[in-house]
Amino acid sequence: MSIQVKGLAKHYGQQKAVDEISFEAKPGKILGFLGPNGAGKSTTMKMLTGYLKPTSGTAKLCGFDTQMDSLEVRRIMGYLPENTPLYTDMYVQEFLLFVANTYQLKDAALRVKETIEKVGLDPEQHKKISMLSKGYRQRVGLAQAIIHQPKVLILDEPTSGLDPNQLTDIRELIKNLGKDKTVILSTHIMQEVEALCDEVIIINKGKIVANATITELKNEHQMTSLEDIFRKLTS
Ligand SMILES: Nc1ncnc2c1ncn2[C@@H]1O[C@H](COP(=O)(O)OP(=O)(O)OP(=O)(O)O)[C@@H](O)[C@H]1O
Repeated sequence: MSIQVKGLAKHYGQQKAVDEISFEAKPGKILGFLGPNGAGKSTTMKMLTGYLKPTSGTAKLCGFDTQMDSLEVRRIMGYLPENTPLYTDMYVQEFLLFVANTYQLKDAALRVKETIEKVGLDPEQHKKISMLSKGYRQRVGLAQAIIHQPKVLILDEPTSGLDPNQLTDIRELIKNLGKDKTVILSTHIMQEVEALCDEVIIINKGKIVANATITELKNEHQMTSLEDIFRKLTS
């Protein structure tokens, strides 16, 4: 298993933002992480990356504990946060070279070039990040998440705000990345889940209310629409 989560919880004062969740994810699969606003998706993802300390429980990526082995975790994991914080005063190439160097990658310049091609940033690569459209900024965010060829990819709403053309391109890219990595992605778009995800976790008020393949969910609830299942489980 490349993601192993056991009894993971995060409390903010009295509020249980994430309430003792456990799940696993396998390599070569894309896991959809769904839930209504405020359900605890981003909080869980931040704990998976090691950026946020859990109140209790553990999360391991490829056997490395996100709190105890944070350096190893950062090396094997790529993360696209919800509102990708980017150094907007930097140029695209300059920023990606900076990221490549922080990972001490051999052939950093070559990795930058290959990653720019992979995420389709070629036409915008000479621009400053502040000049880019939302979709292209999102591509820079994805580029920084994959430049070090991580085994585990954590994507928080990777396609939010993209136009239909960009959406198709980025989904295709994520699908390809999912072939040899473990990808966990959060989204509110059920179509996206159907198009991309092998398995789905639905979280509501900090607790997991479903963890299954899409087919299993549809069979179990005798419903063909994932939206209907989502509403049934979360309202
Ligand atoms: N730093 C914080 N301090 C206090 N409460 C917080 C903090 N961060 C998150 N929360 C609360 O924890 C709960 C879960 O938030 P989280 O951002 O994980 O939800 P989400 O499922 O990602 O939502 P969305 O779909 O709207 O992005 C929310 O009620 C939120 O207000």
